[in-house]
Amino acid sequence: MSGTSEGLTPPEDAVKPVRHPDAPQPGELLGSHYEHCFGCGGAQPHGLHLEARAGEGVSVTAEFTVKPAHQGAPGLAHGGVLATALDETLGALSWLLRGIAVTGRLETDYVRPVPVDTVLYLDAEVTAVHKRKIYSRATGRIGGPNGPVAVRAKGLFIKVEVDHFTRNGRAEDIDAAMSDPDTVRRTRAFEVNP
Ligand SMILES: CCCCCCCC/C=C\CCCCCCCC(=O)SCCNC(=O)CCNC(=O)[C@H](O)C(C)(C)COP(=O)(O)OP(=O)(O)OC[C@H]1O[C@@H](n2cnc3c(N)ncnc32)[C@H](O)[C@@H]1OP(=O)(O)O
Repeated sequence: MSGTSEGLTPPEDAVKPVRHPDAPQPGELLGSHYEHCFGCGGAQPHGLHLEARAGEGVSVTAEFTVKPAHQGAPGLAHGGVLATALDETLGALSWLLRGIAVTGRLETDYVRPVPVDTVLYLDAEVTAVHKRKIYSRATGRIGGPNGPVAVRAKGLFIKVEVDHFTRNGRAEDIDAAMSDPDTVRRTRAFEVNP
């Protein structure tokens, strides 16, 4: 069973998403936006270490290998971890639009159990944009990029300014990210138009 709850259907006057002219090329690895991100950061020992690549249009693909630390039931991925993988993949679409957005709503369908050691092959695209609202969908497959669907999600992301993070984040983490001597990393963590 699957469906779409209120808030995930674009209004009539929503527009098609536009790929930013400076978006990464199709196939380009996007890299982590923040090393401590639970979804994609390299500095999170139990994080998902999800790797996303730019696709055509406003789309991305990503891979995530389920590790023993990601279990819910014995030998199976935790549903919240799978939702994180979908959320992170949808979040990576920001690189194609080159604007910052946060998840407002995320609806997940769990279609098949996902065992530990499985590679989850994800793809996501923006389907519509209405003012600050970005409508998107993602699919996670197992056994290969064209394998059976295990999870699906619809997302509503909301565009925000960089002060969303500086006003709301824990001060010590904001300070640490701001004072990172690696300018590329610093910019990635806080860019207004990544
Ligand atoms: C994460 C670090 C990123 C660093 C940046 C580096 C660059 C990034 C590059 C690439 C990788 C990115 C990877 C990210 C990781 C995955 C994403 C996450 O997990 S993000 C964390 C979870 N999400 C939150 O913590 C949001 C918490 N919520 C809020 O802060 C607010 O509620 C917010 C900003 C979402 C909206 O608040 P308002 O006051 O600014 O705006 P209002 O007026 O309430 O909403 C605007 C429109 O959106 C609709 N809306 C808002 N929330 C909705 C909802 N839940 N359902 C339906 N509609 C909703 C409203 O009805 C309104 O629509 P109408 O303009 O009137 O048509």
